[in-house]
Amino acid sequence: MSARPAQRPAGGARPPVTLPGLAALKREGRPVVMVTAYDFPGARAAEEAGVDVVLVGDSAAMTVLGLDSTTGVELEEMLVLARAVRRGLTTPLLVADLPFGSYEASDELAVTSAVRFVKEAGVDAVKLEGGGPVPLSRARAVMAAGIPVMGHVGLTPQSASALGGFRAQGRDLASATRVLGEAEALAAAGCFSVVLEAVPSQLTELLVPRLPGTVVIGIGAGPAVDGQVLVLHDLLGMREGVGARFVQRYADLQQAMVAGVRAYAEDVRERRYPAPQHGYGMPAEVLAALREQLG
Ligand SMILES: Nc1nc(=O)c2c([nH]1)NC[C@@H]1CN(c3ccc(C(=O)N[C@@H](CCC(=O)O)C(=O)O)cc3)CN21
Ligand SMILES: CC(C)C(=O)C(=O)O
Repeated sequence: MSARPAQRPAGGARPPVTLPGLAALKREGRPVVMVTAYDFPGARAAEEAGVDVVLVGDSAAMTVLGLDSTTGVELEEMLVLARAVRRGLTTPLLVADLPFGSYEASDELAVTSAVRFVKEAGVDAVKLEGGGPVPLSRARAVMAAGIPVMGHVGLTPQSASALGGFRAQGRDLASATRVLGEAEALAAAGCFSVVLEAVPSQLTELLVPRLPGTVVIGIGAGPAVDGQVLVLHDLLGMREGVGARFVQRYADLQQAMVAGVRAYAEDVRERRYPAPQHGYGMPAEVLAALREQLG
């Protein structure tokens, strides 16, 4: 059950983004643009806007499922979202998060979960959190199965409880050393890319030159990265509140959605909707026959 459409893009279309293509962007010093998406319209927006990488993030737990952390989203739910996103994309590289609980217990479980994303949702790569011994082993196992892995260090939301909440990492020597070591280990293990989340910009400046062959994608990591990622609902303002300090809003869709639904509600209550053009008609003779039948 593949979710990926078989057809190639039409002539003249942008070629699909590949791992070598991303590596080339880094070498050429051209910033990689990454955004999350969780459904078909989000994917279409990312496709048409020309982004390079789309992430079906486990932030879906919060943005689309309304949970207060990322740990509650199920693998099956992530697969539903990833399939919908896949159907909307032809060009960007598609990455899916291995959700909490789908890879920690064993290398075998990590491979099984990653393979499901490839077979059932047609993703190009998976992302998993952490760079300690356990996530490193899982990343190696998934890569050994032929599935590219994107690492994720710094603020790793699946372990927010252990980190003391959604807090920036790498601000003291021990934490900075850990972030550096984990990123280097993931790069050495062969991750094509690493997400660096909520760390001091100065740490990023020290870290990125040490990862010459790995595409470092920042979120709240400052400008000295190879690319940036933001959560779609944050950048579009499709949420209540602004969010983390690294969020920049480019639209206010939540307000636009409320305004649209409110206008609809008023039209229904004032009997302005539906108007004649929204209705269906029937032939006069059918209507006459129906009236007669009813007496
Ligand atoms: N919608 C959304 N956007 C995200 O970027 C995101 C999620 N959800 N869910 C998973 C994680 C959680 N993230 C977060 C959430 C909150 C802060 C935050 O508010 N941080 C504060 C405190 C920083 C500190 O104490 O060090 C901030 O001011 O940025 C940061 C990252 C990033 N990820
Ligand atoms: C914020 C990005 C990097 C993420 O991991 C997610 O959306 O889940």
